[in-house]
Amino acid sequence: MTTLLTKEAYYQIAEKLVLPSKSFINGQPYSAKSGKLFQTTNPATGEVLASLPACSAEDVDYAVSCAKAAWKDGRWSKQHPASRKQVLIKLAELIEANATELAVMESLDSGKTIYDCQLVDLHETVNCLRWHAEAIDKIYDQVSPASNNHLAMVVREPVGVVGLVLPWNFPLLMMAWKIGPALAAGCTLVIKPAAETSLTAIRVAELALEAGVPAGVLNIVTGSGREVGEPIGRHMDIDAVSFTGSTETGRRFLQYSAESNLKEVVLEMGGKNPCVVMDDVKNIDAVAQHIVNGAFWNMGENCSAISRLIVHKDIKDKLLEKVYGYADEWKVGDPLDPQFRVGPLVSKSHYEKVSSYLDDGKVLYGGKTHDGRYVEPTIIDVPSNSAKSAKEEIFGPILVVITVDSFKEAIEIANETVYGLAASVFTDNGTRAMRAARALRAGTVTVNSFGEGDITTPFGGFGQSGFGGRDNSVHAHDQYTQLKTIWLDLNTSEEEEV
Ligand SMILES: NC(=O)C1=CN([C@@H]2O[C@H](COP(=O)(O)OP(=O)(O)OC[C@H]3O[C@@H](n4cnc5c(N)ncnc54)[C@H](O)[C@@H]3O)[C@@H](O)[C@H]2O)C=CC1
Ligand code: BAL
Repeated sequence: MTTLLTKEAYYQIAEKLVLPSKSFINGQPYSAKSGKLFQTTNPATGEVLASLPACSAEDVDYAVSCAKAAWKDGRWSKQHPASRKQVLIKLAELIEANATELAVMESLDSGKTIYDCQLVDLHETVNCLRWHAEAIDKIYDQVSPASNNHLAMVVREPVGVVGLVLPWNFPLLMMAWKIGPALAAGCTLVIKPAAETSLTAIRVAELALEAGVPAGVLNIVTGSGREVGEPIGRHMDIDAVSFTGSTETGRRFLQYSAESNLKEVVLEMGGKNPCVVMDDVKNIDAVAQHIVNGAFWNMGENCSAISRLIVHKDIKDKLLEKVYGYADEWKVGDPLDPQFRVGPLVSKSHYEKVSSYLDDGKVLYGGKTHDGRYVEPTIIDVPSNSAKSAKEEIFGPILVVITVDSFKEAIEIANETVYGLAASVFTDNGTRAMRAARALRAGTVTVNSFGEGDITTPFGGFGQSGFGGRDNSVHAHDQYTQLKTIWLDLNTSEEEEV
């Protein structure tokens, strides 16, 4: 899984791939009741890859009724924790056994490079499911410090039927971030993959059934946000929704909840993530490498991507020279060829959006587009943090540079955003590093590196980047469970006092 093949080998696998053509409900392939279809295309070529059911509210109703039946009879939640653990481990193993095919399918459907799909997404997906599987029989409930005359237990129970609404930038991995803890908790699921990238979700649902996840527990409904996402958000029999995507759509889920059954809503949304570099850094090469990776990895289609480089004026030129050098290594091209680190953007409309920011500042590096699909890694200089490209989430390989005179100014500008997902700071001054880590308003702050932590650390945002819960770590289980207090009065029994 962690070794790359040749381009020719990936093309051979692609030719033989059997692509899903149906949704997956109650353990069966499923066509929309209306019979309608939509097409999913290969972002690298614009060619149609597959046609999938364009489901709507009536199909969501059916999926929810199956998930509810599975929830009510406890076919999953009431299994012994050790047994659910084995099933989830088996699912991780099956994904690992099919990793190369899944990586190719993901690359074809999303435009993500095979380099990333194979080495990052598939690897992390398997790791995530294994981690949550192992947690199932290691998380204990609590006994509260109530009086001697009472026994007060605080137990966690699965929340019930959960809607998972997924983005297109890490289709498989975001699915794993959510199904791992949701299945670990014992919930039953109605999953809506992004319309652009539904294929791997359907394949994983098939593998889940093979692993032993009972029919009806993990259901996939394909289609658009309006036709499938909204009915999930408004459904009276869905107890919670976990969403990853744009802030605009996240807002709608709050509205849907308020106007329906007040279901719990967890939102993981956009970012405009600052990277502060101070003039005291010594290993400029390492800093430059982190910046290039943080800004251009996954074509910048990453909610935690470095999108604002806030750099001290005394180090700016020296640092940028190094950044250009490392960016030169990120070649743009065919995503199925493992030599390329930058593929096409996910869709024509997203390409139009991203390329509209290219003339928002002075282009320092890159700036070109190719085939109406690819945007080169690009660095633009802007006069201040009020530039459009410094305020809005671009979600593409465009890094905006803002020059500052002091540490104080850098932190103030870093926090001048409605978002608060991730931030990074590079400095060789330990006190400064800790001050910055405390002062930066973001769910994840990395010091002298770029990253999102790992499966052991919670991931989520401050401000308009999200709220309601966290993905990853044991904290992710809070999204899919609710607390119950069981209070026993030991004085009212007939038993003699002892
Ligand atoms: N935080 C993140 O990881 C992501 C952020 N984005 C941001 O969002 C921008 C737009 O991308 P989109 O694909 O349009 O994101 P989106 O937020 O519209 O899509 C995310 C999910 O929500 C669903 N959805 C869309 N409209 C809906 C509605 N009205 N009701 C219910 N569900 C709905 C989509 O079908 C998809 O499954 C991107 O340019 C980027 O800035 C996009 C994807 C992921
Ligand atoms: N970087 C993983 C989370 C996201 O982009 O939505």
